[in-house]
Amino acid sequence: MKLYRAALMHTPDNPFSAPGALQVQEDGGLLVEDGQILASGPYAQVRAAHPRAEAVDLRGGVLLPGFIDTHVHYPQVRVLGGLGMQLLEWLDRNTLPEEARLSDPGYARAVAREFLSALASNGTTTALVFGSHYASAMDEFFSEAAQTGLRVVAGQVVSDRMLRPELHTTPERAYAEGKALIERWHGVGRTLYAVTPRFSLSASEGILDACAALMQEFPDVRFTSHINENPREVQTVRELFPGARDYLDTYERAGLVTRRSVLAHNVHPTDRELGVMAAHRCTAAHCPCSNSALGSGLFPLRRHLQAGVHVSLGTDVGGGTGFSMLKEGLQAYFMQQLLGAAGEALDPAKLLYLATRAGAEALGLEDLTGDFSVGKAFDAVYLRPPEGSTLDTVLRHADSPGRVLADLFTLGTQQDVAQVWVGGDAVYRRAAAGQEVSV
Ligand SMILES: O=c1[nH]c(=O)c2nc[nH]c2[nH]1
Ligand SMILES: [Zn+2]
Repeated sequence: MKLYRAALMHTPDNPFSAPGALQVQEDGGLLVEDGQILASGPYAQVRAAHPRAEAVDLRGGVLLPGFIDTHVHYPQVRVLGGLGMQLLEWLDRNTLPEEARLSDPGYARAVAREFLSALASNGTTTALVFGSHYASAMDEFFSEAAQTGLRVVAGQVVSDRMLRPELHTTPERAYAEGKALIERWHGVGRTLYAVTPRFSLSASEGILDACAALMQEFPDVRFTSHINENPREVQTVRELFPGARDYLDTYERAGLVTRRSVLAHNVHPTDRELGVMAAHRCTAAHCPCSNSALGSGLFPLRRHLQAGVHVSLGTDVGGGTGFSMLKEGLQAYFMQQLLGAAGEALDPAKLLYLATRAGAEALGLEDLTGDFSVGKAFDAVYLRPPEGSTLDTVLRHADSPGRVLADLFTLGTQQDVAQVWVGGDAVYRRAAAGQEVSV
């Protein structure tokens, strides 16, 4: 039994509907046994009740629930930084050539290691991962993920048109490979499966029907895809599906819009689409760095909230700009500011919720992770800036917990992630000062 002593912050309630949702213990204690939180509260109180628990002293930094990234592409870690293009050109020139390289399982394994290590070192403990087009690359990914201990919800990406021939499959093969992957990996350790057509532009009705067949056969797997990201993409989808009412309808008609669905982007939704997403309790994964880098547009968060659509946050590596959910939160804040009166003011509690608990809800994992309530898994990130860094200086002068949290989102980076746990297991620990290798 371990007793973690730290400044703790979390959002077990939704700050978009419950003001005062940010819960703070400036000198808090979390009692953890077998990876689960058994007690929480002021340190002195938890200590008095459990005098024999082994102490882990994390004073000097801030302990947050592990971040939950609800949209991130495993095959794209090496092609981050492809600036200067919009979505369809970026796919053709920057991204799909790299995705084709994952046909080689050795290459795929190396990329999977780089990807998973980047998640952990940025404090992400759970991720909804857009996979590779190759089933063999997914086997590599899932077996590497099992070794890291991270929670991953991931699936093979399927498409049958308009990408590159070597990335295309058929509905029959998509179904057969998906079924085999689900049977091999779904529910194994901390791994879950997500059925993943790339987007309706590259997925015929036959592919979407094959996805629907998998969703019906395996009622616990998740679903993810892209939607309404870029005006040229939206127009092309309209032409490819002349009978569909809108982009969402291409998924809806196949029965793919449900509580288990997470649709990335949704920068250009219609009111009808928002109403249907809310009615089916499907999530929009907002990816503000990607929307900025690819010039996709300003996400209408306020319209989503008013329609009752659940929203979570994703880095969208490699359309995005890295794995940091702190940076993603800050960019979400910027974009709402830029929307002026149409924007939703994102205070620090909302940013923390979007980066943690909202993701757990999107994935149906809110009873397991996303906050520090008793009974949850101990999934946590310990942020402690290096001494003398700007964040260190600013935190020393922060005059409230809300300001501490705002400072972490404003200035925090991967360098500030000191330790990360999933289910009580340490999955990352920063090298001690002075041990960095200099070049
Ligand atoms: O941001 C995105 N990244 C992708 O890889 C992709 N594929 C289809 N649509 C996409 N959007
Ligand atoms: Zn994406």
